[in-house]
Amino acid sequence: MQTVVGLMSGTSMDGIDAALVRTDGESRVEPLAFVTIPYEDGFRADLRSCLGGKGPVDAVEQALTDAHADAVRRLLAEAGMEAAAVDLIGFHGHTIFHDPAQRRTWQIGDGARLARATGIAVVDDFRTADVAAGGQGAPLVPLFHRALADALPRPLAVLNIGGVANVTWIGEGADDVIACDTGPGNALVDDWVLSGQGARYDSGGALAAAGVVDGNALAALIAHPYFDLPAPKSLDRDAFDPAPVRGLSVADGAATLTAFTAASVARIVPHLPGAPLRWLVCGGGRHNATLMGMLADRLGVPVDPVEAVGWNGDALEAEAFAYLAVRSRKSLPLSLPATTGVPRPMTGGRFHPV
Ligand SMILES: Nc1ncnc2c1ncn2[C@@H]1O[C@H](COP(=O)(O)OP(=O)(O)OP(=O)(O)O)[C@@H](O)[C@H]1O
Ligand SMILES: CC(=O)N[C@H]1[C@@H]2OC[C@@H](O2)[C@@H](O)[C@@H]1O[C@H](C)C(=O)O
Repeated sequence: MQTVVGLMSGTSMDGIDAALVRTDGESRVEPLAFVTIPYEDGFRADLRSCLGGKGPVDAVEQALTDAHADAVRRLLAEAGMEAAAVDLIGFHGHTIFHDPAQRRTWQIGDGARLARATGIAVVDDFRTADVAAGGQGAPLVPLFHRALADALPRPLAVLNIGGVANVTWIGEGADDVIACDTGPGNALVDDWVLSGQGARYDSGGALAAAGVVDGNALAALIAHPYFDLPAPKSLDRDAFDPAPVRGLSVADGAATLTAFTAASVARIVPHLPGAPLRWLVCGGGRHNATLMGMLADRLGVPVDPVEAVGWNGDALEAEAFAYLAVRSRKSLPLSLPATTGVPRPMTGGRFHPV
């Protein structure tokens, strides 16, 4: 067992999730501590300006790395642990571009700088090897979900609703794992309420609950060809054009975009080998009661936050990158043909010693 920090800067750009776990990178995972460090509004705007990867990123990358070093210090203070007691950091960085068809995925974040700043060895660049080999490079959490779900009834779906939404389907057999990005998570709704109300997100889904879903707009959104593709498949944050909701009231637009997320999750079910008995939901979207209600209506089986089985739905992604960092050091696969479409089980990550 190793003591490992996992760091995730998600597509929502809300901040850094930092988790401390003890894990063997295989079947054992013991969460020890977790903190979220929100980005300041100015930095969030800097990060947004990097999306697409077309402009200069060096200054933002350095600031992002230094913010992660600070997050590690705060996590260790919270846990009452010295850096010397930590074996490794798994550093996801921030995705500014992702297009597996071009075999390009780009997470900014400087692992060598983070190792120097913290005195802890770092694994970063988790997605490049998978994409270079022809995989989607995402999602990478499925093997971690499988390790956690070992004793739960199957088929089981674990759904992460962040900026983008992704699902892990876990079947009966040990290697029965299928994964993909299902479609939008919260990003479209976040952008909509930001421009309509200046709010960062639709808290609790209250705005969507006050609106009416526009059936024509929803039909136009869900007609996107992405939803006809089987898994594995992955998305960039801004893959969907919200043009169909333009002109709707803020509440109706929020209701329609929220229904779009729920409908896109339901569209994955026919592509799965068996309908899940239950959906466990992690990521910030589980706090949106309107979205959770729409999911339960469309999926027709229990839809629960992952806390129902004792997991921390805010921490899972960060914990996953701690787990994957250990797998990288052991040269174990981070992805499988059925999770990213990579031709063979694939390890990955780049090591930066202290
Ligand atoms: N109380 C809440 N009510 C409604 N939505 C919420 C609430 N809290 C968080 N969210 C949503 O969750 C989002 C953040 O989710 P999360 O932190 O899981 O995303 P992420 O990790 O950045 O994204 P990804 O998983 O795509 O990388 C917010 O942007 C917001 O839309
Ligand atoms: C390219 C990229 O960074 N993708 C993220 C994003 O956020 C959610 C979804 O899209 C998922 O595919 C992935 O993150 C999670 C942690 C993953 O790789 O499993």
